[in-house]
Amino acid sequence: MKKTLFDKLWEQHIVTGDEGKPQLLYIDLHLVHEVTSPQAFEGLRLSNRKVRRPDLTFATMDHNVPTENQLVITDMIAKQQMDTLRNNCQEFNIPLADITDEEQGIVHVIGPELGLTQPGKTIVCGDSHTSTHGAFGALAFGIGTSEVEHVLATQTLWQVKPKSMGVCLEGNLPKGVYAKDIILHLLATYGVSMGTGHVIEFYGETISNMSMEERMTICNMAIEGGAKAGLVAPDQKTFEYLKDRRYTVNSYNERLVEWKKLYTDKGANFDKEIFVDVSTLAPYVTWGTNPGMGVRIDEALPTIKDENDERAYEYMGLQPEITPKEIPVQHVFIGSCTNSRLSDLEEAAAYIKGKKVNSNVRALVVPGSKQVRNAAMKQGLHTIFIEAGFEWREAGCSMCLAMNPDQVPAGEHCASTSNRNFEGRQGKGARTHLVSPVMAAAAAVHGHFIDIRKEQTNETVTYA
Ligand SMILES: CC(C)[C@H](C(=O)O)[C@@H](O)C(=O)O
Ligand code: SF4
Repeated sequence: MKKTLFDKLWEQHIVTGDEGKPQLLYIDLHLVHEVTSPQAFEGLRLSNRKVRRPDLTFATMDHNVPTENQLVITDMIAKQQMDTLRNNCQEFNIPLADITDEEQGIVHVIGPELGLTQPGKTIVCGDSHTSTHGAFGALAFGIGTSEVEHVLATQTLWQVKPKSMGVCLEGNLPKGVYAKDIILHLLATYGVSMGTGHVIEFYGETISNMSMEERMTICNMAIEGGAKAGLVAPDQKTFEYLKDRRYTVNSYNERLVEWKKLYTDKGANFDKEIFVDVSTLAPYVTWGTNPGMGVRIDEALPTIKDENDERAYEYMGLQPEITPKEIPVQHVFIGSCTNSRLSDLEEAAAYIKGKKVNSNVRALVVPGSKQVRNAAMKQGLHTIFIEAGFEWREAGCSMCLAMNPDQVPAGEHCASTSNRNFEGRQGKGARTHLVSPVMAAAAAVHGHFIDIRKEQTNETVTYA
């Protein structure tokens, strides 16, 4: 029988159970962060249990880490969550990327970076954007805190097999249009429920041509389309990326043989399929309060169709029919597990070089991990950002969500490279607009959105 990549991943991990009913899956990697793990560890203690496979578990601190100076923690709840994670990791013998460690960063950035994320693995984390790791051909999805406890105790998880969906992307991305715009386009066109109950495999010429970073951006936001997980079949780029990473270096050759078997068979069927030609896409900007409320930069904001639209317009302080260029921007956030990798910072820096942040704008660049930060500084990217007027921060989730000091004040607009624009996401009353890193950088310079396709960017950039 012809099988999809998802079928193969699923079958390889069934411990017990029949199709159509909950099946027990073996979990190959459990990532842990400070926000969704405290009660899970507490549960273990109460039932006198150990962590079954500390060696398949890895923890980091990211959500409430302050990014101005990671060591100055003024929020007592944040401090308590971080201390608790540190103590739990010690007690249960779990490796931890602590704030003083070189490995620290956003969980979905460090997993791939360290080579923990690998094709063929089942990966879970108490975090919805675990879908990011699917870019490597891993079956990766977010779980709730009670499931975190179950995985800690047993290294397994009960799941009913979701359906499969294929998203075929063909064509070359036009200049100024990025992976972020593809996923914002999909959400704007097919809605935030397009993938509900499905695991989405992204494939096609466009995906093959993409870097691992771009694939991660797309899989990261598969969850915003309601999908259980996002997937890309591993290929030569995946294998190259994983070569010489800390957790692959000793077993690379043996694993490679297995990784090469991970693809959707020719003729295998998806339960649902979408085809998109990306060559006609434009940069996207979200105007509303879910990631599907987005428009092309050259399009006007839509008319009000229902109460949701009405409420979104009211919250965002915007009116239908205006263009995204008319939206004033007071904050810019380049960061988050969607777009805080080295290539994201390189692209934004190439645009920013020699320009200045608008006097009405406060702009932050927050690398996704210490490794990204160090690599960027080696290239002198921090100098480009700082000279332009950006704040150059330390690694963490930062302004992606209001769980740390980096917040957007009520009523103000933020051009953000993150993945969610829900009410209050970046602070009470904050107004979030999701965009690509270069669109965010351009908004920082102009104080409003512009069509970056029409502006000359530095073609040949030499970093300081
Ligand atoms: C805090 C955490 C549980 C949450 C998630 O699950 O995604 C956060 O990372 C987010 O992006 O909203
Ligand atoms: S960067 Fe944002 S989306 Fe990603 S894990 Fe952190 S809070 Fe969640």
